[in-house]
Amino acid sequence: MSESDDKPEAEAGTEALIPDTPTAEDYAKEAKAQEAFSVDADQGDVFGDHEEPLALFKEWLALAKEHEINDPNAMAVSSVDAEGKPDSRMVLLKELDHGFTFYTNLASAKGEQLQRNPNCALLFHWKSIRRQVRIRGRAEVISDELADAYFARRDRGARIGAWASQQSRPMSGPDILETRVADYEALFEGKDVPRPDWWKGFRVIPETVEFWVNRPFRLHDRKLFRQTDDGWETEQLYP
Ligand SMILES: Cc1cc2nc3c(=O)[nH]c(=O)nc-3n(C[C@H](O)[C@H](O)[C@H](O)COP(=O)(O)O)c2cc1C
Ligand SMILES: Cc1ncc(COP(=O)(O)O)c(CN)c1O
Repeated sequence: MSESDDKPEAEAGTEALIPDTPTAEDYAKEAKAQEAFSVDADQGDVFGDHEEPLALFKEWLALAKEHEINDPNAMAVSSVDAEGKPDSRMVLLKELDHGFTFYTNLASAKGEQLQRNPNCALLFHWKSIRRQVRIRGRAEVISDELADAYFARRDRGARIGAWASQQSRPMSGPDILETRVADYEALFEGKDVPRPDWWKGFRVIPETVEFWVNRPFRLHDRKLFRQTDDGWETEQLYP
């Protein structure tokens, strides 16, 4: 019996959808097809000697921007609800200073969860360069000034959309969103569209940042930065 015969019978139809674990031949083939990013040796020194994680993050984001087909700044944000149950969704990173800022509706599920419990995690996964960055930390609501400045840069359509969408709440009918968009277009006709009070940003202040790069046979490289009273300490982790 060959090893692959040991596989439990797949749920009907899923076998064609979910790729099998790679063999040595698969890695060799991939190394050819995807030269730069298939193995760590090809990627060179991916961690550098940064003393804090944000500089390294910027390098990786710049590389992702060159290679991703869209939204290199997309990240999952995980929060917990009032019962302590985790919840995740994608958002777009919009500012990078001493934290990671994204914009959203404060009355959305994530908005309420993060205001109740700021402990959260962010996750970037860039398929094109086979890298992952995990961030754990605490979210703070950004200032009105910062939120105003970003809101003003958004297209008028997106600013109207922010007023029209009661993000995460049930919609009572199929045309209700279009109707609300039309109502707000009429309301703001000929005027600037101000930022709604509840449309703001969260800045996630990192406590740990882990950088991960793919290697063959799942022998990946991981480097963890941990914030301490005296700055950042680092360690390598088993894959
Ligand atoms: C790639 C991507 C980027 C997104 N960016 C944002 C964002 O920056 N802000 C936001 O409020 N929702 C964004 N969304 C929508 C959220 O994933 C989510 O559907 C919405 O915010 C409601 O989430 P909640 O009910 O957990 O609050 C994005 C979705 C995707 C797939
Ligand atoms: C609902 C929502 N709000 C905000 C954003 C942030 O991006 P932008 O400001 O570019 O619209 C997104 C991006 N997908 C979004 O879907």
